Amino acid sequence: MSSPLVIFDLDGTLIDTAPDLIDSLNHTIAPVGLAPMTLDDLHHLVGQGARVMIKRAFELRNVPLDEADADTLFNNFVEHYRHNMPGQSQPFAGTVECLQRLAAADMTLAICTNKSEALAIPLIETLGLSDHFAAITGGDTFPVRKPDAAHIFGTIERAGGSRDRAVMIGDSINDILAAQNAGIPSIGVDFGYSDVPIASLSPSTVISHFDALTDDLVRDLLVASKVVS
Ligand SMILES: O=C(O)COP(=O)(O)O
Ligand SMILES: [Mg+2]
Repeated sequence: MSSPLVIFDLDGTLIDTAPDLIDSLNHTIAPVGLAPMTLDDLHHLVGQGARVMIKRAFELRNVPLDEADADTLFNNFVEHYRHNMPGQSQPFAGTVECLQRLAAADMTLAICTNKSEALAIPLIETLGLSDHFAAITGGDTFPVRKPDAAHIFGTIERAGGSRDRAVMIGDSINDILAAQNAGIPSIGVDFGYSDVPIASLSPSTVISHFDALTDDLVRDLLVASKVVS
């Protein structure tokens, strides 16, 4: 039997990236005259990667954006974000200890993010966290992304895990829906960037700190999901 696989979302779950996302977004939209976005705004913009984040920023300000301009702005965002990496981004409290604890309990770890691969992989690398993960998949790794179950299934396959021994942990509707679509248990964190209370999305459980993410909790969720299904 393969070891349990714990799949983490990135933005707003493993890493507090909000200051840098806002910084790069504002750098990107300032030249076209859009007023700066705040942390509050970000909660409505983030979740489907940078391209969608930029589009949603224009929608929020009721300003039209054509596809060609969207491409240019996306490229500008990526360049600024990559160049400033890791910026102020850092793991949430207790993250590293949690990764070490789960690994010591013979669990495999992976990241399934809607951030593009070209941003997610170097960010995890510059933060010195790459060695913890058997796989890192982004919003553009497969033809579909969260909340599509195939993003989770692809991540499980790359990490060498199995579908009936995997748990997803995340901060947003995309994570919880993706887990539900994939038929695996989910852990919602309430310290991320969701624009609705995470509990309202009906994850299997909610945690408020990584200290609560123990190997016992993962095993309990896996057992409970078999009893229910
Ligand atoms: O960058 C985004 O928009 C979402 O990224 P996440 O899936 O890691 O939360
Ligand atoms: Mg997230």
